[in-house]
Amino acid sequence: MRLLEFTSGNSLVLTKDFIGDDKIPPYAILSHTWEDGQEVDFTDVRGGTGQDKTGYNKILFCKQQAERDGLQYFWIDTCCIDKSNHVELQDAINSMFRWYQNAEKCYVYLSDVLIAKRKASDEFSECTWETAFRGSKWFTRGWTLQELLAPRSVGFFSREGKLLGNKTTLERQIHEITGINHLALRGTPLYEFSVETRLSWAKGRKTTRKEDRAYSLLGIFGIYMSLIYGEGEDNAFKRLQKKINRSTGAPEQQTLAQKEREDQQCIQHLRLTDPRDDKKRIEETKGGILENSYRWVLENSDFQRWRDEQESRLLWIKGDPGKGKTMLLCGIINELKKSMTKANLMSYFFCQATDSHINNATAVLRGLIYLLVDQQPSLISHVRKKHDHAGKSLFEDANVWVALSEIFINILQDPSLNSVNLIIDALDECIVDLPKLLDFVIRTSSISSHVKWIVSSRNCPNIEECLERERHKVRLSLELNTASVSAAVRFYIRHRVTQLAQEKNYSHEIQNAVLAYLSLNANDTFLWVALVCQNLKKISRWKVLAKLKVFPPGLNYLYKRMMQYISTSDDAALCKRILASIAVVYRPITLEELTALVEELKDMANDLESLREIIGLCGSFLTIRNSIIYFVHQSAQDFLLTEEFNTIFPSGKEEVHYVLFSRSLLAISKTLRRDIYSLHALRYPIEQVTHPTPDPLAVSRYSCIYWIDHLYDCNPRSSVNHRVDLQDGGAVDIFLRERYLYWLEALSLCRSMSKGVVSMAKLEAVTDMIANASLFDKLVRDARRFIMYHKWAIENSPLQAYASALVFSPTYSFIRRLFKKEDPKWISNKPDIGERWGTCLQTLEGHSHIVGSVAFSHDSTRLASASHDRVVRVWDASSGECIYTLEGHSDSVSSVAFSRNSTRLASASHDCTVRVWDASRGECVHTLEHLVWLPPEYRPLCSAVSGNTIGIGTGSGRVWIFRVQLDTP
Ligand SMILES: Nc1ncnc2c1ncn2[C@@H]1O[C@H](COP(=O)(O)OP(=O)(O)OP(=O)(O)O)[C@@H](O)[C@H]1O
Repeated sequence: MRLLEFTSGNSLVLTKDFIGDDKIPPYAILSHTWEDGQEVDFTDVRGGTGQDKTGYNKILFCKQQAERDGLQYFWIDTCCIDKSNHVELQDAINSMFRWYQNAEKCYVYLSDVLIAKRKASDEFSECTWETAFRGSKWFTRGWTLQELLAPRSVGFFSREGKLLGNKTTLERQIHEITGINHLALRGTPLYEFSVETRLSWAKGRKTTRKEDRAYSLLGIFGIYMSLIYGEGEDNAFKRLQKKINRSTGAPEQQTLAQKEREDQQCIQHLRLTDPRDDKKRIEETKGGILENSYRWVLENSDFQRWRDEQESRLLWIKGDPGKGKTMLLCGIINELKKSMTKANLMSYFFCQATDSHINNATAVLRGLIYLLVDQQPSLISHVRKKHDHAGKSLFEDANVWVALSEIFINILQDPSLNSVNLIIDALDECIVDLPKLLDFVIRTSSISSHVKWIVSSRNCPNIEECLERERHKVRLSLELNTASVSAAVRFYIRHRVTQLAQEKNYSHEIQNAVLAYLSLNANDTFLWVALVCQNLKKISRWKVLAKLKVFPPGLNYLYKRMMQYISTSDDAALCKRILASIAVVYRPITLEELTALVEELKDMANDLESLREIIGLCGSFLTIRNSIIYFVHQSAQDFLLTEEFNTIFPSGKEEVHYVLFSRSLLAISKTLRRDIYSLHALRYPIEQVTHPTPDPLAVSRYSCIYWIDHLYDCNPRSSVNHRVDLQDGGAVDIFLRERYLYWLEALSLCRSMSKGVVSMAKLEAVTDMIANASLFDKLVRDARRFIMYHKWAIENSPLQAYASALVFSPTYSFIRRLFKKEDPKWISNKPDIGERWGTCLQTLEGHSHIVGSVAFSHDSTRLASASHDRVVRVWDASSGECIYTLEGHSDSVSSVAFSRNSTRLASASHDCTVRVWDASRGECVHTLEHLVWLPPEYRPLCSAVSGNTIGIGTGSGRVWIFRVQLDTP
């Protein structure tokens, strides 16, 4: 290592090369960014040249600053290394981290940060350096990372050489700019940070030579490596990763690329939707966001309280339908983004009731975690901890909520996290597990002051009741901010009317009339304005003035008007049938699925364009997205189901269900056949099945899953007409006899076998209600036994419906006999199963060891099983689906029992603990650990629960009685 000094004659010279055990005198070191062609180099110093280069000023600065600090020597990378000597360069690069570490002082010279007043008159310009500091190129370069982290003392200087602050006084800003952990900036040894974290600090930094991106990290990982310029960035990183693995003991083959691939796979599995795309779609489909219609919120005192006060952690924005909550949240996200630094994170989610992908609590958590991980990749480690064991099923199995909430909490407690803003729109549209989600929001908003939530919803009493529990909440009601909302709506009206006027070439008179009418009648409701403008678009210019008055004020009046319009149109009957169908289906359906359900549309599966046109005729009640039909707004569906009930259900809702049932049955009777996806192999595993194109199930997928639900809801007991299908020779009888196995195969292909088991229970229930003791009854009962008994096999390999399911059914089984033609002919010796179904209804598969105890909940809806595999499983007793896997015991679980009101479940284990679980959430709420160590004969063998008392039988012959708070009030 050579140092620089100025001689008494003021010439710049290099010291001797300090090698081996040579004692190096105290020195200062410079950190800076290079300027092309203007740096003083090794040969300049040796030859006494370079004074005319701008880089010379940095040398002078360094000298003067070193003198001020009482240091004679200093080191600068541009001129202390002989770069023409490869051996020296290699040695220098591998030693540089240490040289920065050993320096008495490190001066960071920021050539792009000025502190001087631009004009003498400009008294505020002194304060402006911070913006330039935050934007300095120095923070974007590769080598400067180690120059920031290695030295103990780092001072930051402006171009004029003025001190701006040091690593301690500027810690907050540096952390925000670079995302580097505070502890790392304070000198915590770098090996204490994970490899991923350290790599994340280097992400996005640039170096002139590509390989240097890897070489500049050698010191940060404490690694020595030969330099091969020309090998390329990828190879340099591969070698670096190998070295890192060796130094951390990670397996050799675990290359960086492999880790990245695994991370990517985990992210792909986690991704259900990208909330950024949802936001974009919402803004686009709503015609773009208008800043002037949401910016009022930034001046709102409730919003400011949430933003500025540390203890205000939850902002709840509430308002009636169509008041602009969703767009307001889009606007808030945009604004928060503008003021965010690299160290802040923000994640958001838009719930939508009509889309099953994004209308449930687990989807919300998945979306929020996805965006957090995307912003800070090192957080993926929290997801991978679980994903590495479970794979994709982590996000699909019955325990997904438990797993996700645990991952989320770990993320929020990650020490590298600075402030996090979490935003959920439309809580009222989270249809599945809303209470769990609300509970989670409340719990996590008290985790730490750097976690802040914004949620929005309509004025719903159930949400109000839950959020009431949160003490640190701020409530922003749109109805209580009339002045701001009115002004926002007025701006929106002006904008939309100008647009309309341009598109339709309105005269001034028409434009003003529309403007006046909308302004007078909007009642602060954006949605009303949007719907009227949508309708006006369809009206010819010359009719506008006459038609304007037909749009009454108030959302419901407007919907009523739209309904009247439909009722008087030529296609009234068809439109009403479509609206009625869309209003009662159990999930949003595709255009193709609709053709199966509405008779008039039956030939239109290949003419989706015409179908779109027909949907367009249904007023503005419906909208199509990605070929799926939705209500334009939840309020539109609510309106039809209440105010216009008699119009769209003239013969009652049951009649519509009946039509949907009949059409569904017809559709599946026509389409279903053996091996519909041409899988051929009987053992073809379901996880490898993909939808073929064209998909033979595209039209009938909905019908296949829900036909029995529609039959059930049409209440066949009360209608003679509806009953005929449930008799010998009736439509259902024929279907079961001719298509039952094909239906089971299709259910498996639709990943809906559990649903099928529940549906068959429903079919048996309606058949029982009618009680005509016919052969049909027996067929239904047999078919139900068949699906229950063989669910697991068919669920995992759809074509097992024709192999193991048939072969392992009793010889007198109706289904076995009816489908004899499908029997695998190549099995000559069939197992002897007996003639009739035994008493075993179903086998629940999942435990990997002895099951020592099972217990029904007192309402018989659930069954719990405890096993030596250390877990308790909770099953849905009607479908046989595993709802929860309760993990936590560290030894065999010997027994389980439900509390009296079935809200709690107790499990006793050989690990000498009793755990109490919340039976509806699958979470451990209590662990009785005071049993200390016990010899095996004393350990719990079985348990029973009564009220708040648990009785435990032990191997020693004793029975213990515990009293705990079990039942929730
Ligand atoms: N800032 C805005 N810029 C542009 N359009 C807006 C804005 N605010 C509201 N709108 C319009 O108003 C309509 C209703 O707004 P939004 O969907 O946000 O209401 P909401 O309160 O979330 O309704 P709900 O609670 O019933 O779902 C939107 O479809 C959009 O057309």
